[in-house]
Amino acid sequence: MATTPPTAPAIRMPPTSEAHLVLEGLTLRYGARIAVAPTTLTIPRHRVTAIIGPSGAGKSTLLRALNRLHEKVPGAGVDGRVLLDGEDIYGLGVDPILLRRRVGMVFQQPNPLLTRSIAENVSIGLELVGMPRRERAATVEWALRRVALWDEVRDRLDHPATSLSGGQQQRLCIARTLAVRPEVILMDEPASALDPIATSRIEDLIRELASEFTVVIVTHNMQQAARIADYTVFMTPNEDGAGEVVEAGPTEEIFTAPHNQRTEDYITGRFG
Ligand SMILES: Nc1ncnc2c1ncn2[C@@H]1O[C@H](COP(=O)(O)OP(=O)(O)OP(=O)(O)O)[C@@H](O)[C@H]1O
Repeated sequence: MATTPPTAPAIRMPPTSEAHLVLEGLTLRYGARIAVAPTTLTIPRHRVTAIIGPSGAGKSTLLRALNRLHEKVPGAGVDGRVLLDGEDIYGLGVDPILLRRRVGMVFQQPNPLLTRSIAENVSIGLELVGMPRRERAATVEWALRRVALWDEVRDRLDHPATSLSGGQQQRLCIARTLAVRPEVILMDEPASALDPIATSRIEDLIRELASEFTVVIVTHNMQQAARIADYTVFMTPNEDGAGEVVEAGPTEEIFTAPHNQRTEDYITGRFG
């Protein structure tokens, strides 16, 4: 039963003291067009937070702003702040390359390096930071075990990454992200290109990762959000076409007792 007017955002995220990331008036543009209206939100540490909403709601744009990938689009603009453990990632002197090691990203399509072996795909980030070869091998094994791929590939680490199935390639890409020991992992529809069995393995993995990492995932799949996310953020375009957060809070509440009429309409399939 909706208890707030359709226009009032209903935000019930944990307090700043439990947050890993804090968005303060984060506003994102492509040229003159606002893609994400001012957004203030906490992202809790070592939890899975899902961002759901219809196409064009600004979900991916918001996600990509959390490790400064948004600014790579020519003409893209950012206002407001994103605090990572209290430090503004858009502050003067913050190196986006170093930031992206702390806040890693997994994309919709598995994107292994096609000319590199399985092991090299995991160790590429470690090579770039100058880690010695022996240490790299140990980290490759750790990361592949972490994504439950080690037993499947331990005898063919030098084979091309393209010899793996789509689901295995996506777990490999997650291992590559983990290898540089990020704190936060951003995932943009990480299972949407996969079959149901591979999807289920990725979902299990995401739940496991939350014991050690903060995970923020964009998904079109509401059942997936309900299965894996501790918190859910619902975004939708406003009357000007800019995406805005309508409601955010514990996943169970969002799906069983939303406070905002627009959330209820979306999760019951009345729009979107
Ligand atoms: N590179 C870009 N240049 C210009 N406009 C863009 C760009 N990427 C996205 N947009 C626009 O920004 C708005 C939000 O897009 P975004 O991809 O963030 O939404 P989304 O909620 O993730 O959508 P979907 O679920 O379809 O992926 C859309 O109107 C989109 O057309």
